[in-house]
Amino acid sequence: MPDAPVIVADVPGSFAHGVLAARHPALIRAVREAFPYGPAQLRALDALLTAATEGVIAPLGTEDDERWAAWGARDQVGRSWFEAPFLWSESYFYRVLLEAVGYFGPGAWQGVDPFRPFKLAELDSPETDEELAALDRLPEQPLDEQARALLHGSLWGNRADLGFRLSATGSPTAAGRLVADDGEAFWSLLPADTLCLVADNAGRELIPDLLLTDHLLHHGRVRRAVLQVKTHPYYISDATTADVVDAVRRLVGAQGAAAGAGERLWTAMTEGRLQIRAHPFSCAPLPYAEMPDELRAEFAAADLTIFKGDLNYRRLVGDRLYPPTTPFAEVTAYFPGPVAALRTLKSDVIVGLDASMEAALDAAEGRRWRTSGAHALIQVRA
Ligand SMILES: O=P(O)(O)OC[C@H]1O[C@](O)(CO)[C@@H](O)[C@@H]1O
Repeated sequence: MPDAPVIVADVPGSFAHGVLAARHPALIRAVREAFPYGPAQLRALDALLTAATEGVIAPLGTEDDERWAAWGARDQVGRSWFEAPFLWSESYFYRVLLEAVGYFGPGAWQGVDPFRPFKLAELDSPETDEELAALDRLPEQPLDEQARALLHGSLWGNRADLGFRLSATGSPTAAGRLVADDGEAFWSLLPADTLCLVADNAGRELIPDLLLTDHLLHHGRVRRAVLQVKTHPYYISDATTADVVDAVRRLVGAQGAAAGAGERLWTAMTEGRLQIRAHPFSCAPLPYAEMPDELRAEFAAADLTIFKGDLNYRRLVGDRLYPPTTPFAEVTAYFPGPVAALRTLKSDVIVGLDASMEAALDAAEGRRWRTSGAHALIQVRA
């Protein structure tokens, strides 16, 4: 279904419209309050607030315009943010926000992540303490159950719900919230040599992603792992290399089993069995079907690639209004190797549902099930 309509944010009342009209202004205000920025940054943030809600897409006025031109900016400049493809305008919003706060410099604010206070608050939260403490109970379970719990911890970590999964392995309630579950197909792809995990959020999502990776490495289910992160702060909490370091240090500094996992991850990084990669395309406003050849080759070299989270799902399958029963294998046929998506549903895109599941969700919730984050999926194309 490659001709399914691309999602655009021009319909008031739609999810996409709400993101641009309400969430982005709220985010600008939160960033404004999180730092004692100087007048130049504050003016630029105010200008973005007006432009992103009432104005049109404009060039950055920096060297990066060239990169964005290659990513389609010529078609979008001069258009209302609401008329560009949702994925494009949402992604560009984050790039302009980074420009406004001086992230790319030159100057004193260069490299200062405007989302760092939010990320650190999550990493230091009592919820994270509880989730890490729950790890001490994991060895009481058979190894297969441990692996399943960690997979579901990583999945629900996309909604910051690791504690629930770790303390209630295989709970029928939680399993009932999976709208598609290719878990068996996932495990059938292991053991394998190389796992690639395309990370999503830092903090309470990255921690369970790292715990799953540690488990797979430690128990020989994979020989090496590559963690793909963002080159710069993006979509508020998306993980960068600095966030991986914070998360591993958080684990190392914890008690009990969490500290053991942290130390193994640290060693795996120093030995090259766990590598961090940050490709510029990680922050592109485009679907992965349009990835450059060298990134395609990296994915082709993996035996299994896991895409975490909602934004990565949108980019993996394409940010389009597909009929929900469109096969996952069909829209990921371009991908150069076995691929899995672990995602809680937080935007309109969905593929791979049974017709009966779609009907039941529509009957119970209208369209809300697509965006509420209450449902999740595991989808695999071997
Ligand atoms: O962190 P995740 O799971 O990628 O979710 C991010 C999602 O949030 C939104 O940015 C909306 O705020 C979606 O457009 C996006 O897909």
